[in-house]
Amino acid sequence: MQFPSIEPLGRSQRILLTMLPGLALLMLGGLLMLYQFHAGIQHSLEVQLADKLEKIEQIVDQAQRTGESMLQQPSLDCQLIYPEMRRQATAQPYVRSMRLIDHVGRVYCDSVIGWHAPAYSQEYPRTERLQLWRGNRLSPWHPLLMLWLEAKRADVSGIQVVVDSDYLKDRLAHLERDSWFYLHIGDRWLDENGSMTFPQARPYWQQRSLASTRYPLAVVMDYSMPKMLLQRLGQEPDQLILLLLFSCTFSWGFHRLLLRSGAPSRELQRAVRQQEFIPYLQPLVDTQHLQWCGVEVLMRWHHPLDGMVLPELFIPFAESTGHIVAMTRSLMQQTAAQLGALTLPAGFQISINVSAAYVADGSLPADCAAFLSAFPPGSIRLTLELTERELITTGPDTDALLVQLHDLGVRIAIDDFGTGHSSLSYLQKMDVDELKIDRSFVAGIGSDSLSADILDSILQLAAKLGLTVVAEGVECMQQEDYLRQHGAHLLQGYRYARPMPISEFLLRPEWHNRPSEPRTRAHAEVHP
Ligand SMILES: Nc1nc2c(ncn2[C@@H]2O[C@@H]3COP(=O)(O)O[C@H]4[C@@H](O)[C@H](n5cnc6c(=O)[nH]c(N)nc65)O[C@@H]4COP(=O)(O)O[C@H]3[C@H]2O)c(=O)[nH]1
Repeated sequence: MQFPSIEPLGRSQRILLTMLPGLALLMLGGLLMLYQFHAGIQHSLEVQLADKLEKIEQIVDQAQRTGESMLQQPSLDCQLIYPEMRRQATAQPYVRSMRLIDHVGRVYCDSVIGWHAPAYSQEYPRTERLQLWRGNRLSPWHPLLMLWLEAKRADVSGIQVVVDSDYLKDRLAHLERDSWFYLHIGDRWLDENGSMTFPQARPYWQQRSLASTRYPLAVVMDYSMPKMLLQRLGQEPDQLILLLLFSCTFSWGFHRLLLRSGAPSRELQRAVRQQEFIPYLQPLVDTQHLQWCGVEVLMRWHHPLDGMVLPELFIPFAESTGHIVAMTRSLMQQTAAQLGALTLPAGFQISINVSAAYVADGSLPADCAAFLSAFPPGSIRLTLELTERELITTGPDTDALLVQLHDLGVRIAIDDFGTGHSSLSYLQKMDVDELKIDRSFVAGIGSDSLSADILDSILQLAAKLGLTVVAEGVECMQQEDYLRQHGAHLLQGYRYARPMPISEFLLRPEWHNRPSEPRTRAHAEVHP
C-alpha cells in the first residue's frame, strides 16, 4: 500500500503552505498576463499611430498634389486662373481653399474671393512648409492646416493650400478610452476634438509619437498604460478566471502532495498520535439462542484523505515494522474508554487481535490489565486472538506471558485456525482457550466436502480439548444450522452484522434487548 501522509504541521501552517504555491503561481501568471497585455497594447498603439499618421499624410498629399497642379498652370494671372482655382478647391477632397502669394508676400488671388483688393491683402509667412492656424477671417475659431508650396517661377512666390481641420480631427478620432491623439506641427497641437490645445500634463500618463518622414508633422498619443491594462482585464476576464482556477487547482494538488509526502513509518506514527486507528465492532452470536454475546474488535484506519482504510492494506506493514503494538494499544484504550462507561451484559466477550510483535513486546499484560480495569471486575471476557500470520515464538517466555495473562482472566484464541501450518503446534505448545475457524472452511459448508471434513475435524478436536469454537464468516442459514448442529459455540459473520463503529453498535437493539437470564445460562453452556 502506498501510505498517504500528513506531516505534523498545524492546520494554519498547512493552509499557509498550501496557499503559497498557488499565490506564487497566481502572481507569476498575473505578471505574465500583464506582460502579454502590455505588449499587446504597445503593439496596438504603434499600429494606431502608424495608421493615423498615414491617413493624415494622405490628406496632406492630396493638398500638395492640388497645389502643385495649380503651380504648373501656364499662367497664374488671377483673372485667368481664378475659375480653375475655385473649381479645384471645390472638386478636390480635403482642400478648403487656395491662395496665390506674390513675391512681396501678399495674397493676390484667393479661391474664395478671387483677386484681392489691396486693403484685404496681407502678408503671409512663407518659410514654414506646414502650419496650424487657429482660424482665419471667415472662421476665426475653426483651426486650419496651411501647406505652403514654393513656386520656382518669376510671376509668383508660391501657393498656400488650406485644409479644414475637420478632416484631420476625424483621422485622429478613435474609440478607446484612456488614450488621446494629437497632430503636432511646429509648436501647435490639434486634438481629436478639433481644438488647438496642449496635451495636458497628467501624472502616470505616457506619450508616444510618430513623426512623418515626408512632412514636418507628427502624430502624438497621450495614454495611461495602467488604465488601459485595467480596461483590457475587464474586456478579457476569462484569462484571469482561468489563471485563478489553475492556481487553486495547483494549490489543491500541492496540498495533496504535502499530505502524501511522509515516509510510511512516520505516517503510521502520526496516525497513532492522531488516533486515526479506530475500533470497529463485529458481534459474536451464541449458537444456543442466536443472541449477541460479545464482539470482535477490528481495526480501521480513518484516514483524513483516503477515508476508511481496511486492515489488510496496512496491518502487514504495521506488523513488519513493529508499529502494530502502539496501534493495538491505542485501539484497546479507545475501546475501553467507550465500552467501559456502559453497563454491558455480564460475561460480555471482547476479542482483540494481537500480533506476534505485541506478544514479544512484554507490555501486553500491563495493557490488558489497564483494559480490564476500565470495566467492573469480572464483567467482561477479554480474549486475545493470536494470528498465524506471523510466527509466535513459543518457549518459556511465551508460557510465562500466557500464565500472566490467564491470571488476569484473559483468554487466548488462535485466529484463522487451520489455515497456517503451525496451528496444531500452537495447540500443543500453548495454553489456548479458543479456536477461531477460518471463514474459508465455513464458506465450504454444503459445497466443498474437503472443507467440511476439515471443519468437522477442527470441531471434534476442539471438543476433545475442551476449547471454545468460534466460526467466522457465517453468511447464510445453511452455514449457521450446520455449525450449530456440529458443536460450534459462537458465530460471527455478515449474517448477523458487518463490522461497525462503536457509536453504531450501541444503537443496535440486538445487544440491548437480550433477556439476561437465558443468556447467562447459554453463556455458561457454550463456554467451557
Ligand atoms: N467475507 C466475509 N468476511 C467476514 C464476515 N464476517 C467477518 N468478516 C471479516 O473477517 C475478518 C475477521 O477478522 P480476522 O479473522 O481477525 O482478520 C482480521 C485480522 O487478522 C486483521 N485485523 C483486523 N483488526 C486487527 C487488529 O486490531 N490487530 C491486528 N493485529 N490485526 C487486525 O485484519 C483481518 C481482516 O480484518 P477485516 O478486514 O476487518 O475482516 C474481518 C471481518 O470483516 C463474513 O461473513 N464474510
